[in-house]
Amino acid sequence: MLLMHARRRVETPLNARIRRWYALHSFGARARLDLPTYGQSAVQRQLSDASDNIWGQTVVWQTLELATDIVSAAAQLLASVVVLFQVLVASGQGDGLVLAGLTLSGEMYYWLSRMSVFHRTRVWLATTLNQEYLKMRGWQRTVRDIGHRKEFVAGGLAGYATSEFKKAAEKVGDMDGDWMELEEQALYRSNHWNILSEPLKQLPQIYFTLRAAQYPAGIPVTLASLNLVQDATYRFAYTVYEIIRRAKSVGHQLESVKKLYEVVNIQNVVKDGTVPFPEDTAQLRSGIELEFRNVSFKYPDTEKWALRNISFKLLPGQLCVIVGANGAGKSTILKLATRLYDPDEGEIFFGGHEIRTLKLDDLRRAISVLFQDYTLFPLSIRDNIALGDPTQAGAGADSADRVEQAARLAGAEGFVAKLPDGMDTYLQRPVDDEYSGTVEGTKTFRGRTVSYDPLRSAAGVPKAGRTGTAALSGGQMQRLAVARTFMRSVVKEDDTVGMLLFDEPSASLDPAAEHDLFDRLRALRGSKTMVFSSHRFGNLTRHADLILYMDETGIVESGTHDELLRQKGEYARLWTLQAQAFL
Ligand SMILES: Nc1ncnc2c1ncn2[C@@H]1O[C@H](COP(=O)(O)OP(=O)(O)OP(=O)(O)O)[C@@H](O)[C@H]1O
Repeated sequence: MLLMHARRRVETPLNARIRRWYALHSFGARARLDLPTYGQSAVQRQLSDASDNIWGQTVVWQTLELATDIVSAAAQLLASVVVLFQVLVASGQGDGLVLAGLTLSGEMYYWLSRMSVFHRTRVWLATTLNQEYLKMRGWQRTVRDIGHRKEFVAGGLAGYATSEFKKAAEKVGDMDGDWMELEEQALYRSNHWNILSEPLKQLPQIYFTLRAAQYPAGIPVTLASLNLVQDATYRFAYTVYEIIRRAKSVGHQLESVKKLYEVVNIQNVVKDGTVPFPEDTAQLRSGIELEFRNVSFKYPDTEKWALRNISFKLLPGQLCVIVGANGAGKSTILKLATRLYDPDEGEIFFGGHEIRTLKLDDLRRAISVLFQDYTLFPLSIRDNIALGDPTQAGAGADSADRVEQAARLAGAEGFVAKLPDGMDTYLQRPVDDEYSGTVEGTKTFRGRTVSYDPLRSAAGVPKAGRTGTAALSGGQMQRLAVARTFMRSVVKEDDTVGMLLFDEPSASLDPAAEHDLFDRLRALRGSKTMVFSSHRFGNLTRHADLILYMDETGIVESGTHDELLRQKGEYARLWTLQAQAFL
């Protein structure tokens, strides 16, 4: 009792602290993982094994809880032993011992046979091979996950999905139990002692009746002591079982704690370097030299070369445009220049250093990059832009000014101002609102219609029918992403950035916005090295110091716009084609 009381008093605060510690620890452990490491299925499994919560409680807390449970179970066990000793041995009743033995055998058999199922199968795996079940669950997820909703609605999938789900559910029938249910069923089926355990439990009564019939005058033990013996014996057996089970459980819990530490120790595939960069920030004022020497690269777990034998050299402050067909490897060049991956063959030199020797933090600080498949985070627009300069994010009024400036220069100011919460609009609502059980629009018993609107406006929660997120167009989202990169290049004369990498920065922009963007970026020429990947010819390529024209075999033509036109190769052919389209 005391133990339980003490445990309850400390449970809530201790649990909260452990959870916070655990959440921070595992957040950090995840945050530090690089792209190829995070993509590994073994790492994903490790991460889910060490997930913060098991049924809402921390693993660490559960371990402590189990330890106290074992102590209290041991105390109970001691109490049962004392009672049994008093009734059976101290009173000198031989029949009592027989009764206790019979009761114990029945109970022990029940508990031990339950455990034996798991003993026989200590290493076990549970999976489902039922395709219909998988399909059913797959549809359920599709319809539940808000991330799929856009395509779901736009694709008019409601009718089709409903009939597919229904078909699959009918085929699965009653077999759609969850794991706990199946475990219980398997336990019952594989445990033939279930049939015998009830008669075994009745043995003491049978013995008592027979003895009473044999010696009606001298009933060996009173009915009261029979109950006492049975009760104490039952508790004794149960406690022994519980102790064994919980001791095993502690082992299992400790295993989970160990897994968290394993996550902390996962080695990144992309190893950090040791050389600081740059030695002198003045070095970056005119941009950074970049050279690829015979670089070949395959994405993890793929057989196909994404890049084969790529060589080029960019001098500080030069503007390079990579053009070519889909899948030629343009984005991959940018990913290798930022060391999201390392090449399988060849070398990359960054500012004259082999890129792998440089400290990763320094390298990434020296580059500002906008990927084609950029993501906007479930944060406010302001935070999304401010993140472009993590060193300054949230750094007061100066940062707020720069965020506004970046938004204006990227052409985002106009549409952001029209949003209900402006810069503070969330792009994705990170928290689900919870409502009480009373359904909106129904009548209360006083006849009033239930409405959550007053509560919503008091709490600043968006009105019904709105999702609480800003629905932005592709071009608008791209402008926000561009604004983010402007935080460290256009807006701030940042000496720490010497290279800008842009992967299709204008894909969703209209021609006027694209023109503005390129004008702005061209102004940085000479002070930053810039690499663009693009499908478009002309606007940027005409101004490039180096154009790399690629197909899936590698770089097939390189030079300036004029040089490539004179060569009359593929670049010249495609440029003429695109130019004619605008005539
Ligand atoms: N994450 C990835 N995993 C496996 N293969 C990939 C991955 N990303 C790209 N690839 C493959 O690498 C090759 C080069 O792709 P990359 O994205 O660099 O081409 P790209 O020239 O930028 O194409 P696009 O013009 O369509 O953007 C392609 O064959 C592509 O299928």
